[in-house]
Amino acid sequence: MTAAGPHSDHDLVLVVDFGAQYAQLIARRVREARVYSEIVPHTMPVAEMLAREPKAIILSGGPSSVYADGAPSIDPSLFTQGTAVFGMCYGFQLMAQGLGGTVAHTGAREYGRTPVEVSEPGTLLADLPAQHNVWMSHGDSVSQAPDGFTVLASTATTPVAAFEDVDRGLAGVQWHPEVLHSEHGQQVLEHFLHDIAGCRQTWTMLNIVEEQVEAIREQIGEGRAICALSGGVDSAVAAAIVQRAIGDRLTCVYVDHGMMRLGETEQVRSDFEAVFDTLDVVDAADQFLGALEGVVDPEEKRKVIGREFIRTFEAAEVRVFGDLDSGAQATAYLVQGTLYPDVVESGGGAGTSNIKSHHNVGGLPDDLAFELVEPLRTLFKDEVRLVGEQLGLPSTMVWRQPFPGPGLGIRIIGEVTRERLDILRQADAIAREELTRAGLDRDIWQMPVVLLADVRSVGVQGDGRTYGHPVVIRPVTSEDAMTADWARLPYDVLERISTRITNEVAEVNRVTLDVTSKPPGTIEWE
Ligand SMILES: Nc1ncnc2c1ncn2[C@@H]1O[C@H](COP(=O)(O)OP(=O)(O)OP(=O)(O)O)[C@@H](O)[C@H]1O
Ligand SMILES: O=c1[nH]c(=O)c2[nH+]cn([C@@H]3O[C@H](COP(=O)(O)O)[C@@H](O)[C@H]3O)c2[nH]1
Ligand SMILES: NC(=O)CC[C@H](N)C(=O)O
Ligand SMILES: [Mg+2]
Repeated sequence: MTAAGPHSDHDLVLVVDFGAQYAQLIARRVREARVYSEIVPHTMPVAEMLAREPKAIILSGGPSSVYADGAPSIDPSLFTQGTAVFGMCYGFQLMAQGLGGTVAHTGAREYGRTPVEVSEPGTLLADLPAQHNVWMSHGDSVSQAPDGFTVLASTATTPVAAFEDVDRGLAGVQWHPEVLHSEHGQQVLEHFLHDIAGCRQTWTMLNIVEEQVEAIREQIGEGRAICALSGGVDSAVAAAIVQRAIGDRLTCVYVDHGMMRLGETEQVRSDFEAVFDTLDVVDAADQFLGALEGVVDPEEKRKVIGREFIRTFEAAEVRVFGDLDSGAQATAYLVQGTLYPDVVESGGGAGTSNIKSHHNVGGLPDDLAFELVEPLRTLFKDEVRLVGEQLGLPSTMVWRQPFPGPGLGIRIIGEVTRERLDILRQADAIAREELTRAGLDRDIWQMPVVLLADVRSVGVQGDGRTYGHPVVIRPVTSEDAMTADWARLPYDVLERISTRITNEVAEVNRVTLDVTSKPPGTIEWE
């Protein structure tokens, strides 16, 4: 890898993750400031960080106390290497401590919306109102700023809430400028990136397409590739980029694994044949459902599905291009629409734990015979949608709600069977139809319907007793699926969904609503 990794023409900002809830959000906000960013774990040695020649480094928040035994730390030499550093919350406290200031548990805890008073705007807080509200979440405070720093702001209980030493390129804030609840948060971040660190604003979606087309031409050369095309926006955009790079040497393969939604395969076929030259539709329901027999553990389901996907692509590769051993081509290339959050959540990102194995990352088999082509691997979904618009893809494709690769399989709690899939497919179709009818498709990020297949409850319908299954509907709003909130759907829409599902799907006698945000819940139940 070159200095700046996959995007070497751009200034790089490293976000050092100290166990923050919001490290991904920080990385996104940096990119919104048109500067490329990546997340790295706090365990990465400073020398290794600097070897990547970052233009700036951001230290995230984190749950520990900087003065506690064994608390995650950072070698203070980082602050004297000439690389600009910005600390947020825990990162702010680390910077203070590392440079000779003091951090203490003052008893002054601040959580949530907090008014700050800007006493001296300096460069970091230039043009901000003297009083505004920010989002705080801390129990420790910087009681004394290190020598050479100017204190810029305070709150009622925190005398040192922001500081900077512009000559050394160092700055920090006690609050969380990355969350939307912090007024002017993006402006603060941009003052640091553009005015203190001097990062160039080159990260635009137009660049990405051109760079990726170049990189893919280099990777695949004169070879051929297949693209795992799901009907979702990620793989559609990935396919469109690769098609630009290698033209008709790309074949798209859509797998119907028997866990797709009602009418989905027909719809994908008709939508995509209009845009992509070749679409190979594979009916692999028997294969997948056979492999899933008796499997109830969510991670095992994901691993089985990931493995069967790859087996299906291997078979498709042979069918499309001939046996690789015949010498037609040395390497088999598989294009996937993998995004940065898939990588991060599968534990492939920096310093993050494995929450669930996305079938296309953590769920891949060890004996993978393909070389992967993943042009979107460093992007967030909103960036992918911009790229899709840039490429001129139809807006129905670009704005389609996400649907997970393992499909309805991870929305049946319990074993996946054909009967259960049929029940869930009907309930899901009704819920989606009503959401569309209410004109809410663009307001809702996605709305899984989950079948609690091993649970039964007593009901009454037509004066008779029923003993059926509950379904859960889980409408959420989100910016990038890394965090989400439960969507406040209007009661009349919920009522229509509930009435229709219990009337029209015989096996379901109860509809429940999931009102959990992420965290602590994830969007999918498995
Ligand atoms: N049924 C399928 N057939 C072929 N490839 C698939 C299928 N489902 C998923 N994939 C592959 O796995 C990748 C990850 O799936 P994922 O659902 O995250 O992305 P997507 O379907 O392209 O977009 P979205 O997240 O909006 O649904 C896809 O980009 C695609 O390459
Ligand atoms: O392609 C995918 N393969 C998977 O294995 C997978 N698991 C979850 N998802 C989707 O990812 C987003 C975040 O989901 P969670 O909050 O459940 O982790 C949501 O948009 C989920 O629908 C997946 N997509
Ligand atoms: N959100 C944070 O980074 C908190 C930092 C530290 N744990 C505190 O309580 O002050
Ligand atoms: Mg999908």
